[in-house]
Amino acid sequence: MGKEFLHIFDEWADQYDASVSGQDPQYADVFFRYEEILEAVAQRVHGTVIEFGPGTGNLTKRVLEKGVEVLPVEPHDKMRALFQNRFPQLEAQEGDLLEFVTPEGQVDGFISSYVFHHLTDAEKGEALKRYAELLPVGGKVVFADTVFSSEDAKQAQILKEKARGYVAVAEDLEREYYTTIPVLTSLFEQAGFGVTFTQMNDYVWLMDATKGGTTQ
Ligand SMILES: C[S@@+](CC[C@H](N)C(=O)[O-])C[C@H]1O[C@@H](n2cnc3c(N)ncnc32)[C@H](O)[C@@H]1O
Repeated sequence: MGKEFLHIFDEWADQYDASVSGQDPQYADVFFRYEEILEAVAQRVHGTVIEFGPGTGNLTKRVLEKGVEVLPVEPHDKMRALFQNRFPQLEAQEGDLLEFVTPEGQVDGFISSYVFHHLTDAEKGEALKRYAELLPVGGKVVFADTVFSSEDAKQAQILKEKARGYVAVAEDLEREYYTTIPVLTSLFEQAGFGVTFTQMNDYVWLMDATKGGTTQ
């Protein structure tokens, strides 16, 4: 589920790493401070984590460098092939944010970057409850993704992108399920997490959630 936008990666997969390095002007603000964003996720997890939508594996690389075990879940065939080519020692599972096979051992966290917006808000809530069931108390969900402080802020960003002719980004914001901090806070809390949000650029916020923790 949440796979209705997968076809976008048929074309994008081969150019994806050029986009994240800022070579696509329309997405330069989205990927501004990309490496710092990945590092911020990697610094917040330990043990064994499930990573959703690793794509070409840039976050995976950072997390592996911290000595964390990564169990990748990637639904897109081409992305999974690119990932597998880069990390032949890992086995990327064909699954998604909602449907994935759980390992037998303990999972200490769930991570992703630029992925969670593929779920509707209702699906996000469902997914967070599933993660909470699988985590020990203190277990983490650390996601980096485009989030807005409010619906008004989102609409203002869409208008800004249209005004400067960045139609692809504006259409992306209107098409996919980019949500707001108040909505996400409520979904995390309903699933039993405390969560903090840290803004990383004009688009991306870091969500750092702890099972049984307190929202700040
Ligand atoms: C924008 S890319 C992000 C790749 C990588 N995480 C990064 O930070 O560069 C989104 C990735 O999520 C995957 N994806 C799309 N829908 C998904 C879903 N429902 N569940 C898990 N992954 C999904 C795509 O195939 C793609 O690899």
